[in-house]
Amino acid sequence: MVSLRFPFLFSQPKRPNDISHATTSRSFSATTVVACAFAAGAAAFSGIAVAQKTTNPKHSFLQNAMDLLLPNHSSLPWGSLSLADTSLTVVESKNGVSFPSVVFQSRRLLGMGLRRKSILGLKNIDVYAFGVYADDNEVKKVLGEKYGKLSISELKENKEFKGDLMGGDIGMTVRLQIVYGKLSIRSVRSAFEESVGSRLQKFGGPDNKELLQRFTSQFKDEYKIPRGSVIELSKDQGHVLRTRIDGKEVGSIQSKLLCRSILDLYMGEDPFDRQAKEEIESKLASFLQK
Ligand SMILES: CCCCCCCCCCCC(=O)O
Repeated sequence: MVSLRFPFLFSQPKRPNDISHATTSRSFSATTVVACAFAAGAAAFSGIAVAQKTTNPKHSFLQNAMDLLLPNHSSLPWGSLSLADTSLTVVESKNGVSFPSVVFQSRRLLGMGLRRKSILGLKNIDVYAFGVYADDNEVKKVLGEKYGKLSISELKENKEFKGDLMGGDIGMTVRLQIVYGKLSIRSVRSAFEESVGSRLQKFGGPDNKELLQRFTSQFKDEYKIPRGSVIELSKDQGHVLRTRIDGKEVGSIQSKLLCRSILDLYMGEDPFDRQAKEEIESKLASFLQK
């Protein structure tokens, strides 16, 4: 269950790297002010104070109000919406982390999840919350012809579609927001070594040590990763994986295999968060319905 966040009370401080955040802000500011006023009034009137994360969000009265006032909002995953006066963010339900609804001008939030990791097999810690983004126009351009006639449920059963989503030349971003407070850059490197390494092996065989090393060596000792840090892994045109830490680009590598391996962690057969993967797939399939 997630709480419905009302304007001004719960918006998070803006991070300087949220370029896209600011872009979103501009385009939504006028409507969000109206929507917030309407939504607050509607909730008070109807006694609805809490919105539950549901697969059919249209059951919510507030959601209906949002449908009227922000016609495009249904493209957002229904965590909880924080409609601050200057930005539109979505709150990840398990850890309360805010994600911008759009990054890099055109990449829309598909779904959010949580990465848990066990330490020495003793206890599980929440390491980071993540959001996965894609450019809906690129999804349509690359996959529309092949899959445009299939329904969402057909697409969700279609393995080839999933492979094409991860392997196609479609702009996507995975945004990791660190929630664990004691993370060293060494542990980030070794976690990537393990997770990305296993995927490189799965899709590309054993001869990809150098590629893995190029990727992990981007996370240099000098970088600090306190709680709240943001690591962005963006797949740009031509299968270029661009890595940013708190908005600063730390490297880029052109490799279809590496891009595919990164996406597989969040959308593949054995994802870190299965519920997030479902959300992501549904949203991607919905892009092809229009
Ligand atoms: C103490 C646990 C340290 C885990 C650090 C994970 C940091 C980012 C790694 C991203 C890839 C992954 O989740 O495996």
